[in-house]
Amino acid sequence: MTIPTTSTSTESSISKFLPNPKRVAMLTREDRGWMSSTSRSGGQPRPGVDKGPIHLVEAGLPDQLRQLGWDVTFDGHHQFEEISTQDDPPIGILKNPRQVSKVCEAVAQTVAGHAKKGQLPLTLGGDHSLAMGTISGTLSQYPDACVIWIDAHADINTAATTDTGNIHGMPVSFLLGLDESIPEFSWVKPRLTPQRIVYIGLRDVDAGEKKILRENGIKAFSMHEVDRYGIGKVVEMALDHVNPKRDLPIHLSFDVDALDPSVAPSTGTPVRGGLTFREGHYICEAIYETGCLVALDLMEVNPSLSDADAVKQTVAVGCSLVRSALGETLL
Ligand SMILES: NC(=[NH2+])NCCC[C@H](N)C(=O)O
Ligand SMILES: [Mn+2]
Ligand SMILES: [Mn+2]
Repeated sequence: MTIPTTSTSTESSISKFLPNPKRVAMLTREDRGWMSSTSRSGGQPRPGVDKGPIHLVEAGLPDQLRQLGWDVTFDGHHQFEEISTQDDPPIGILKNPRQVSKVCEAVAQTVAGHAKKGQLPLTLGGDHSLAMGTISGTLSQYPDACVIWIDAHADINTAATTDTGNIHGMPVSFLLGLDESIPEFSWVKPRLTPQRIVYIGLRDVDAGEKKILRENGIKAFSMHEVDRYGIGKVVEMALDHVNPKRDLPIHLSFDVDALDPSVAPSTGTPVRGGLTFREGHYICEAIYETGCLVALDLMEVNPSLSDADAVKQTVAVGCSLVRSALGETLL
């Protein structure tokens, strides 16, 4: 098996990171930092989201990916345990800022290390603040990568605009360098530009976030556009925006709450009116088809928020989204 060299130039082309290495490195999060057996939690307040990854793994995701032809390296669950959840008072209203920052920094290094080896890092969350780490890691290896962010939420609050202080509602602003007010997050290099991110699925965007999206000219396809144009056209328009020649590396960050709660009920901030099962899978399939995918996140599966059947359903959907993004086809 050949491992292609990693492109670090700004003119990275598809041929530089293809053929797709067919090696996937799975990272999951289950360290004390994200567990909430105490009153603490990570980027969001609802206990249990740290248990999402283990459910996805126990449902057989690693073997499912092997069956698709991937050579899966699985890092295990405990790699960030050393990060303490103690002594982390809020900064302003930001909750658990040091813990979230340290975990994300470690994730960034891990993701970068796998990308450097020509592996495709798959990160299972955990909450979506982790994308600060995963996308930082991707951009350090693929500086010209674009980000496709699938979510009910824009996750682009700054310390000044957040109402909740939950950092899972903020990762994009750190990645864009819109908030440089918190020294604890100064390790996040503003390597992302507003033209290189596109959203699909939005329907619960805070007033301050709408202003940020407008002022920075960030392209977003809300559920309104999904209804108007259909998902096929929306994905095409989204790719035309961030990756017009289909030659740039793609980081896909998928928050399971983009799906309608009837499809993926076990998540911390469900919002009705979301993507159908097929719309969610279509996005993943279409991005795989570009041949440009270099990193994938599946975030916000929270098995403790609903009954066993709902958990099973959500975990199954999470696994099948990942399979679709990594090459499973219907025929
Ligand atoms: N990754 C998520 N589920 N984010 C939800 C964010 C909700 C809200 N906008 C906030 O900032 O708190
Ligand atoms: Mn999110
Ligand atoms: Mn969300």
